[in-house]
Amino acid sequence: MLSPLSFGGLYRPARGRADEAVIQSGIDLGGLGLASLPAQPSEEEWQRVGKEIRSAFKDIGFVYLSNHGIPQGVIDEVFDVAGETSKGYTAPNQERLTEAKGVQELRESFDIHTPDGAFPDQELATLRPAARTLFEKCSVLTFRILTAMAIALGLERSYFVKRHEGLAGTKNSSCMRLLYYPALPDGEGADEGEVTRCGAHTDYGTVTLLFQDAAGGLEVKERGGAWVSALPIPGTILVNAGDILQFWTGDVFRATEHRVLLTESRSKARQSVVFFVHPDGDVVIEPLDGSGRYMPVEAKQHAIKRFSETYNL
Ligand SMILES: O=C(O)CCC(=O)C(=O)O
Ligand SMILES: [Fe+2]
Repeated sequence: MLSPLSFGGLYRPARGRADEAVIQSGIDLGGLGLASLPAQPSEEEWQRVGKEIRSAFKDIGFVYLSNHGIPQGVIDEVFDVAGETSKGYTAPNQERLTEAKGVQELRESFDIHTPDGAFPDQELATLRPAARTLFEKCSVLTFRILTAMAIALGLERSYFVKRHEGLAGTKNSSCMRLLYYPALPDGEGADEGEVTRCGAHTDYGTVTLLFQDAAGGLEVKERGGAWVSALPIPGTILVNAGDILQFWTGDVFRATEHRVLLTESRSKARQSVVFFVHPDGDVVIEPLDGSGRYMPVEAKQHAIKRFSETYNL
């Protein structure tokens, strides 16, 4: 298992187990992590983290965050409660991320758009409070990441934050998604071409925070086209750029394709929690460099388009 201490600051494909390439580096959030609240990060910390996010998003588009300051207990609580039941989850293969025909995606999910929304409070009273705490911490961390990104891009530092102010509200598509990938009984789906956990896709929004358990199987496509493993690293969060950030930066930051394969541990279930960050619905996204590389699109319209493709079975 790789240790966060081995981070070198930049993504470097490395040879992992056998002939497998892995992402092995990331960003130590240090003073920008939530542990330092209410202290304000120094200007040097904003600049350092901004620069590191910039180099990761210009390259592989995915990076591990360590020292993020979200207590492990808060994360574990959500995993524990979400793992207790699949009630209310979207059923396997109800959504499609893969474009490949005939492939089933074995995944169940429960989406939380706001901690004040609909919850199975009667059946699982602990879910709402656990989810609310993690949702709030992810929001604060996201605002810090958005600020560092604005600084790195030479924008006014609140540029992105101002456009995500409704993050937990109903006019914003941001969402905390609890994912449960059921175990596959022996012999089932033996043909990898027929069944997968999550087909190759890019995320739709600005950035995504991803918490995964120890099962593994997540892979990320590097610029050269090779798939590399994003192994679970205890104590870290993976952050990646989505479509909207690629539009905004005129392709400078990349929304990288990723997927979750059925690994050798297919006989075990896998869980992840994903915090998808979207701009407020009425924000118009167009390349900030004036390149005109993409037509202006309202955040809400882009989300509607991608969601309709996902559910169009
Ligand atoms: O479960 C994971 O690790 C990744 C899921 C994912 O990429 C997604 O839901 O967009
Ligand atoms: Fe994704």
